[in-house]
Order: sequence, then structure tokens, then C-alpha cells
Amino acid sequence: MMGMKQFIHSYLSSLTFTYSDVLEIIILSFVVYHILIWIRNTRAWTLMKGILVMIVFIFIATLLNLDSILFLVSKGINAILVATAVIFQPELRRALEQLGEKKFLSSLLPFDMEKDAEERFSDKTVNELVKGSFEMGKAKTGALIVLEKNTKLTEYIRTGIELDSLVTSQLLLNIFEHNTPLHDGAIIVRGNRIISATCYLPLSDNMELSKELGTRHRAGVGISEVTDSLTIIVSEETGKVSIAQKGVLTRDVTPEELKEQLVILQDKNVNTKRFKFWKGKGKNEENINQNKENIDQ
Ligand SMILES: Nc1ncnc2c1ncn2[C@@H]1O[C@H](COP(=O)(O)OP(=O)(O)OP(=O)(O)O)[C@@H](O)[C@H]1O
Repeated sequence: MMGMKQFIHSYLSSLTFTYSDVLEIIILSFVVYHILIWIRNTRAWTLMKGILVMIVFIFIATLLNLDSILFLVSKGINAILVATAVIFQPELRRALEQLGEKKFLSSLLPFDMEKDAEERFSDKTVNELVKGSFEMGKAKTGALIVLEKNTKLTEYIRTGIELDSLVTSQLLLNIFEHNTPLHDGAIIVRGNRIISATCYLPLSDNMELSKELGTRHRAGVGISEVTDSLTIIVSEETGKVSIAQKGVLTRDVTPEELKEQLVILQDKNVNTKRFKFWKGKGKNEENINQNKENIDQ
């Protein structure tokens, strides 16, 4: 017991911590934390569970000296790594895009002086989107509305018909009206304007999505897996309104819940935090309070 204590004492006293060690620990903790969050929020979570099963299997094989199996595993590991990179190419691409995003960098730098533009879209657009979505729901008109965030949706915009119109509930109802030229596919909204209609979106292959959901919902989830956009999906069959964000589908939301998500997407909070420090209570803060009141009503 004494020997053990001495060993621990001499080991600890031989450890010398420098500033660079502390810095390394902080950076590595940050990186590992973000990798874990990324795994949790993507299909990589399912892969992770598969890898854990494989690790347990390899451990058992090692204990039982199953040499042939261990030989095959050691030879196949490179192929598995390459296959993983290919399978998770969209998620890896998205993760790298996020690294370069303005918002990610500014979250690391608390005193980012960069002047951001005004909110992403106006309160009027929020209200029109909510009104339009639920009116379409009532009329059982199917709709797919993608709201662009930081990742540009240019490659999906190109698949559709170019528009440049202010978002209004009447226009939404008109576009998605059955048997009209623009009703098929998705519309893409940038700021306060609808910039493209009849866009083709990537379909999600998430096995956990309910089997009763068709391609409209899969397309809505698909685009949210590979970009940071938010999709509003109105079901033609049930009239229910759903939201897809970061690959997660929230079904059958209420107007208040949709509005809450859109207010978050407006991004007023970020601006307020950044400027409040030296500008005091600004216009944005008043807008947030007004929005909260609107939601409460
Ligand atoms: N990849 C895609 N990109 C954009 N829109 C799509 C795509 N796939 C399907 N859609 C749209 O979804 C419509 C078909 O919806 P479908 O009935 O299969 O979906 P659903 O999820 O069951 O929705 P609903 O509840 O409205 O029936 C198509 O007419 C088209 O407008």
C-alpha cells in the first residue's frame, strides 16, 4: 500500500504542466466535444453504435485468440475507413462547411467586431410564412418551403425556375395550388424573397423516418441533412405542418411552434448580443421582445 502511494506521489511530482499542455487540453476537449455533438446529430450516431459492436467483437476475438478473424479485421480496416469516408461524404462535407461558417468562427471569438447585416428576414415574412403554411394545411395543399441560412443553396436553386418575389401567404397558396406550373417540388426562400420554385432536393435515406411519410417529407429532411437550412413541409394528405432542421423532422407543429422556430432563424439574438455590449438596449432587442409578445398572444 505504501509502495503504491509512493509510486503515485513520485509519478505526480514528475509531471510538469506547461502552458502549452493546458492549451492542448483545452483545444482537444473542444474538438472532441464538437465531434461528439456532430456524431449525435448525424447518421454517424448509427455508425458509432456499429463500431462499438465491432470493437466488442474484436475484443472477444482477441481474448479467445481467434487469429483468422483478427487477421481478416487487420486487413480489412483500411477498406472500412475508405468506405466510411465515402458513405458519410455529405456529413463530412457539411462539417467542413460549418467550420468555415461565419457564425462558427464568431462563436469562438466573443469580441467579434464584424458588423452583421440586419435580421435574416423581417417579422412580416415570419407572419406570412406561418399564415401561408397553415392556410395551405387547412386546404390540404402540399408544400415544401426551404429557408436558406448561412449555406448557400445555389446548386438546388439551379434545379428550379427562377423567381424574385416577396414572401406573402397569397403567393405561397398560389405557387402550391394543385395543377399549376410551379406547384411541384420545393421553393427556396432567401431573406424576404422567394428566389426559386420547383426545385429538386436530395432525398434523405434516414431509416428512422416513419414509413408513412413519402418523398415530400424525405426531401425536406434530406436538404436539412446536407445544409443548415430549415424546411417547412405541409402534408397534402393530412394538412399537418412539419419542420425539418439538421436532419431532424418535427411533425405536426402548431403555428406558435413554427413561429418560434422562424424567430430563432431570424437571428436577431446574435446581433443583439454583439452590439448590446457597447450600444445598450438597441432596436433588435425591442424587436425580440415584440416577437416574444406576438408568440405569447
Ligand atoms: N426530391 C424532391 N424534391 C422536391 N420535391 C419533391 C421531391 N420528391 C417529391 N417532391 C414533392 O413531393 C410530392 C410528392 O409527395 P408524396 O405524396 O410522395 O410525399 P409525402 O411525404 O407523402 O407528402 P404528403 O403528406 O403531402 O402526401 C411531389 O409531387 C413533389 O412536389
